[in-house]
Amino acid sequence: MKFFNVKTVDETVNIIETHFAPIHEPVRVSIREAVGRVLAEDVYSREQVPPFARSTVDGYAVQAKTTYGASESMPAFLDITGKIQMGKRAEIPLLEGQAQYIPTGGMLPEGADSIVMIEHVEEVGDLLNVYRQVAPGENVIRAGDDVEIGEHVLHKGIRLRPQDLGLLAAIGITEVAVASIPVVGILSTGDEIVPPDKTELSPGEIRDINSVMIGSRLMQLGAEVIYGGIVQDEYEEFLARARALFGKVDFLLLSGGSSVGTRDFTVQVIEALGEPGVLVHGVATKPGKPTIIGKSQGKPVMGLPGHPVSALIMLDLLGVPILKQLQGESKDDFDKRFKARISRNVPSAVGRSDYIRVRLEEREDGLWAVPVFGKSGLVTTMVESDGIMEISANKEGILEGDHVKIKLFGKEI
Ligand SMILES: Nc1nc2c(c(=O)[nH]1)N[C@H]1C(S)=C(S)[C@@H](COP(=O)(O)OP(=O)(O)OC[C@H]3O[C@@H](n4cnc5c(N)ncnc54)[C@H](O)[C@@H]3O)O[C@H]1N2
Ligand code: MOO
Repeated sequence: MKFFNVKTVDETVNIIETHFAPIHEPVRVSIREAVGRVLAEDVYSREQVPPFARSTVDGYAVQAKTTYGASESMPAFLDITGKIQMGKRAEIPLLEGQAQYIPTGGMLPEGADSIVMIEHVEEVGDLLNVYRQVAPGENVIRAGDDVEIGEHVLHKGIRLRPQDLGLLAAIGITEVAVASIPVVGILSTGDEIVPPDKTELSPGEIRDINSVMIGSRLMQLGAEVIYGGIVQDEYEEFLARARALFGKVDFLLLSGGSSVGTRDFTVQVIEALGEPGVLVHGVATKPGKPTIIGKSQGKPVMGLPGHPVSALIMLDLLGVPILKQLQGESKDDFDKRFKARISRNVPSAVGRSDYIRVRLEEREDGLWAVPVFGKSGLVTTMVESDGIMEISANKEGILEGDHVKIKLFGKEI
């Protein structure tokens, strides 16, 4: 009898982390094209940012002590000795009792330690009436406040965000090493599966939901996708098509045929692609139990269950860690899912992790997660959901009002 030797999600993720690593050398790209890519080097700054002390407001550069006690009824009087030009060196040093006009972002003159905002002064010829006192450092960004020389600004393994690239621009680094874009292949199996563009379905036929869903999710995560089409449940043909696609990709995903039925050939195909073959067949989850993780010729192969809900959830749960490993992406230091309260009791079986589709509702007393129940063959249950929540393997269920952690769909990694 065929049976699954089921692993937990954590055990499977451990296996993924020990078996997979970047396949290709990093590539260097412009910071203008690096968003969403995984940084493949540590970045240190050779410069201070900003390189000089700057004003954060339009006003007058002063020495704070010369404004102490200044008020509407008792202004301080300072001599205006200059006007700082934007983008130019502040040429004239500032002495006690003096003020110089300075624009937002202008360079502080030597001797000045703060800026009085323009709203709090009045120019009377060469004299400045100051109606509000300022403290040293007020309205000033000092040299190096943002970045110091030698600072370790970005860590290898992060996925570059717009703000990370802005920081690189600030320190004059315009090219960085990033992980090469993983190329992922998708092959759908099933005698009943036909392409989505088939207008008239014959009895028993079903349109291929999984290819486009899996491909779209992987594209969202920055992968390049090659659609391998649909293959019948016939071992020789399946193997030939899988082998041809496998040669072109870094990661092969096979949809359907992952279970233990007589026409489920995915395991055999993965074994035939090369050593070591299947690493995991069966994960202690619902849905998604018949998931397969394999490795051949150093590359990952994943067999996703045919039911669309299971396929997408397992892709997120285990396919994404594979994609991360292929790019050398670091793991989050902490769980970034957010919490909501569950709107009703949800039973679960001990010994497996349950992933419940949920719709989020904002109520007066906070965020609530409303379960969207339905068989894992119903794709609309995913369309109606905002994300999934986990009931961990050691729990018999959760009670209405319990705080649960939600992972949103459609989120980048
Ligand atoms: N005796 C057992 N039978 C099944 C078990 C089990 O443990 N013992 N597990 C069930 C679970 S759970 C799932 S999930 C499915 C997974 O089966 P397969 O991965 O072998 O997938 P198929 O049999 O090929 O298809 C299942 C289902 O999904 C539909 N499907 C397949 N591919 C697509 C696609 N690309 N687009 C849309 N729909 C697709 C297919 O028509 C079937 O209805 O096994 C259970 N059986
Ligand atoms: O677990 Mo299957 O993956 O229920 O649909």
